[in-house]
Amino acid sequence: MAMAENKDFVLAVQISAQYRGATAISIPLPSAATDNCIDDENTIPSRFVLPPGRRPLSLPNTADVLRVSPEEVPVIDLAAASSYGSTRSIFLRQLYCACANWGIFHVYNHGVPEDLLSDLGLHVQKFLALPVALRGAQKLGNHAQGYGSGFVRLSTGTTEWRDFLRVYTYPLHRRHYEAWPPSPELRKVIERYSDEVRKLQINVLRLMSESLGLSAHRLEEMMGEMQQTILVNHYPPCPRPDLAIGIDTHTDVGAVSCLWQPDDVVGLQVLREGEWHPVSSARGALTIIVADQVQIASNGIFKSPLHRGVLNKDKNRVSILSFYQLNPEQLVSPLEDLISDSSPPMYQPTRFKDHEQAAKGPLSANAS
Ligand SMILES: O=C(O)CCC(=O)C(=O)O
Ligand SMILES: [Fe+2]
Repeated sequence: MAMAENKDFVLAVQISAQYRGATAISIPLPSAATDNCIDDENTIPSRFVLPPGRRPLSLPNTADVLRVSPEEVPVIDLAAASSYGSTRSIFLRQLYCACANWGIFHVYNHGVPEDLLSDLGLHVQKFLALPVALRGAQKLGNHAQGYGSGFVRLSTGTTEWRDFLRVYTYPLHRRHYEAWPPSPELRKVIERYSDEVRKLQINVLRLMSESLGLSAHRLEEMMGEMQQTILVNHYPPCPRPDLAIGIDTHTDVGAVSCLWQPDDVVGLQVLREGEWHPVSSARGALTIIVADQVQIASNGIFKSPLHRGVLNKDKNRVSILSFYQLNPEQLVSPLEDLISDSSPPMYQPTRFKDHEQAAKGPLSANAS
């Protein structure tokens, strides 16, 4: 079937391409953001300064600035997934609307134990309190695990103001423990958390599939064997949050992401209908983000939203993500069940590794 000539779709791709072509992987160490490289409290090194049109808090009369709206993202109670009859139908409809209109929503009754979350928060905090040299700093490549800092976005050449811990947790053979932090408590809690949050992500994917009117396993079958990555982002206070960015505008490339914001510092923003919306940390909730492969499989019905992390002048912010990724060779295409003469396919079948590569843009020369 011919590709759809859909104006909204064309626009979304253009927006994405403008922000993408982007994620590069040159990582200067030690951490530029945590290093004492600020001589004057009002200046930051030029590598962190975004070009004027891309700054998060530019003056409101700048033409290219998008307004920040106070409207909050939807909230879904997953307890209703185990109900029956019309209560369950209403629940599935709510989930469908959250995925189709926002692509991001908070979930309660998510099944991840509260004490596990507080243990995770505690051990992450201990890890981030260590001097940089003891966090296991090393030069990270595109697919490496461990602690690193300062991603450079090729589209702007700007270094992001964050450091991070990234580990692969599933399948088990992808865990390269030599790159993980040495603390046995932190390792253990990451493993326990990854098991629990993985169950949640699979559950959400099944419910999304049902909400599209498909069998519960249809989306999962399209995604193939899951690959899970846990990412801890740490955004240190920044003296010029108007000039720098914690994580630049992007969509998540995998199937479904789950975010936990352990503290009350708001930094995540999501773009919806031309406006940035803050995503606060709802106490007791986790936040689900629809990622690109679900947008493709759902033929654009569900949205993988553009989002970014803005900075704070005097507070640290931490976000902990679990990414549901795919095997690099996995081919994803719009599900046939969702294709008809009136809904032609909006995407070509794409291998996950090619999609990931296209989202990153060309690798920089000094990337490892
Ligand atoms: O820090 C956040 O809240 C979001 C981070 C994020 O979007 C990502 O790591 O992909
Ligand atoms: Fe993201």
